[in-house]
Amino acid sequence: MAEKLEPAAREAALLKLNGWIYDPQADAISHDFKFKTFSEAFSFMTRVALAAEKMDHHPEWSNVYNKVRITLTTHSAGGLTEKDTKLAERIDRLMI
Ligand SMILES: C[C@H](O)[C@H](O)[C@H]1CNC2=NC(N)=NC(=O)C2=N1
Repeated sequence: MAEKLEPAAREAALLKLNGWIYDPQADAISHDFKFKTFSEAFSFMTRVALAAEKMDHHPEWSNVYNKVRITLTTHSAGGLTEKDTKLAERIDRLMI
């Protein structure tokens, strides 16, 4: 089972990510994405869903028209783990 990241490991991982914000209360990272249209937002969500399923690690998220908010935390560990930072890296690459 994935272990919660220690502060030093978390900070190192956050440096490699693009625009993800750490929430200490939730021990989770979040990112607000904005697209031109609903179609672009939903297409992005589809790509994230397929990546998440492949990694067997799933986002908490919401969508309002052209905006997508993604929060990553590991439910089984009760906080942020390497699984979250790996999925965040994958999501960052989907944005390129
Ligand atoms: C059986 C399966 O591996 C687990 O239910 C996975 C699926 N996806 C998951 N996603 C997240 N974010 N946290 C989990 O603990 C988790 N557990």
